[in-house]
Amino acid sequence: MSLTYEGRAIDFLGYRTGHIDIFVWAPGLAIACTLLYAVYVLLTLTDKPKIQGIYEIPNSLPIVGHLLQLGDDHATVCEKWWRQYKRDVFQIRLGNTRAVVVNSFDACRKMLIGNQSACVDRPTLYTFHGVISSTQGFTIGSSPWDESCKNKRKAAGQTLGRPAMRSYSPMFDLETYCIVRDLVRDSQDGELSIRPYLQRYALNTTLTLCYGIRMDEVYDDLLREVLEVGSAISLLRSASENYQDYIPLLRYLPNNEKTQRGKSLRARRDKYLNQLLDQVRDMIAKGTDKPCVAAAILKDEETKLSGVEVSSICLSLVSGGFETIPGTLTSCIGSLSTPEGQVFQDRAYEGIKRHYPDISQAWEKSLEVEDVPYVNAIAKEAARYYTVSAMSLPRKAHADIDWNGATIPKGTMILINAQAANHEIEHFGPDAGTFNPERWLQGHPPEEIPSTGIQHFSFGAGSRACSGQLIASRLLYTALVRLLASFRIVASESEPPNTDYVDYNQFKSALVAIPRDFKVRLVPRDVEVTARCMKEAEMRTRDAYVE
Ligand code: HEM
Repeated sequence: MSLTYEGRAIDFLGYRTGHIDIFVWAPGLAIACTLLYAVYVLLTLTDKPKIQGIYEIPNSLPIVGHLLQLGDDHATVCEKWWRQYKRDVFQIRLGNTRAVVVNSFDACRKMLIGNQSACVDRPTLYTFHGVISSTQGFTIGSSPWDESCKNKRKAAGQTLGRPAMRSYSPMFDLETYCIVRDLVRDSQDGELSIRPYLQRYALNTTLTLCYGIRMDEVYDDLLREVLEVGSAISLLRSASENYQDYIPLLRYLPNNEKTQRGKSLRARRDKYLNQLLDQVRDMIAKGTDKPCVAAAILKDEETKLSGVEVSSICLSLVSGGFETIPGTLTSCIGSLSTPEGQVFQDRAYEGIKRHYPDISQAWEKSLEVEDVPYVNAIAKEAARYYTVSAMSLPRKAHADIDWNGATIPKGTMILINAQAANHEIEHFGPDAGTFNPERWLQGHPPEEIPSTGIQHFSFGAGSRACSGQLIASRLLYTALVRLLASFRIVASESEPPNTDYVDYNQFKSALVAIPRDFKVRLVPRDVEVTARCMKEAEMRTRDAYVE
């Protein structure tokens, strides 16, 4: 090998090796440089060019961009970058995708509320949209903003809206009664893990709404299959678990494990969703169907929804609640079971008794109104503190967005760091990183501080905010009233809860947090009163059972 000097070739020891014409090597060198540059450009190419005027996090690599630096826990890393580079909004590269990350409370509010219609869209991902959703359609939360999405949101809005909620009392009654019933039975044997009971609660609620079907056993096979497949699919939506969405080359690898896994999960999901829908068709034919989304839509000939859209709405409701509700409630109970949390429990119990001296009234009224301030404060704090969907659901710019003079072009991915906004000291004060329901209360006896504007970002905000927010609040409230009125919940000494708002989550890469396992001891508040409340609920809900 040789270099050249004054038109002569020289080897590495500096000896001249003969004349080389400049016209021979110069074009070769130019081609090599151009090729190298082209390869570099190709490997750093993004769907949208770098946005002028918005800070880009340094040290991104060819092909992967910032994916490796982001690791599993995108919310925490982005929060750190916000503080380190002193920019609450910045741009990053997820492989070939450019994304704008919004971190502070004010910036999240400005993006989601101030630019409602400009960020109404959602991005599509190769594995989730191309492979997994090819049969049942996109869930509402993953649908791009089009006519079909609007129709689905409208149909879901009717099911999840305030007027419809009034007819759900028997369902809330039954499901929360079943939690207490089974906890009373199972806690006789000592400490227990509360999450499975809350998973059944959330899943039965949405299955009842969608199909008029519920499962009575906490470890029912179908129930566990729905939960297992749902969680596995949610993992495949995460950027850190699924690089092929952002690095297209990976899709063409032989034995593509992610695509195969996506297909197998899709088949398992199709099986149970079709089974549920067939059950509804069967019940309609026999005239035994219960009021539910699927039956209403299947029977309504005026509907503009296609078969895939019906499945997609049901899927949206089932997947909207099955991890978020148990995640929030389980971790909330973890915090309440600690020595500091027990003080909150006692105050909540006093608050319930102050409003309802007869506890069975508290049980019954919890189905209609959320009027015990202390319980509302616990539910709100649980949603804020344990931001179960730490990076919310990704958005996409539907139009150009003017961001302090910079233009975020239409089509750019927008990521909302709800975890960072929800724990911002500048907004929530120095105890932002502490679980403290009393931040939402004032006076003696405590009343809720009247809420103005966005309280936290756990349900998102604006045009694509959580459609299930009302029902989620009722689910959290009713369960909390009945649990706190029945038991004093005490953390296990050998398997205590992890109450760190980041580390409580055992799968940081998942779209929705899965709390680490822990156990609690349940000390009955008043055995006779609870037995009476359960008896009354059992009488009320006897007819609501659907086997
Ligand atoms: C504690 C419980 C829940 C939490 C923390 C939660 C959180 C969220 C978040 C962060 C979003 C994205 C919002 C945005 O982009 O601004 C969302 C969307 C959504 N959620 Fe929830 N959710 C919960 C319960 C539920 C329930 C029970 C249902 C249905 C029964 C539901 C149905 C939906 C739907 C359909 C969307 C998609 C909205 C759209 O894209 O237009 N959620 N949720």
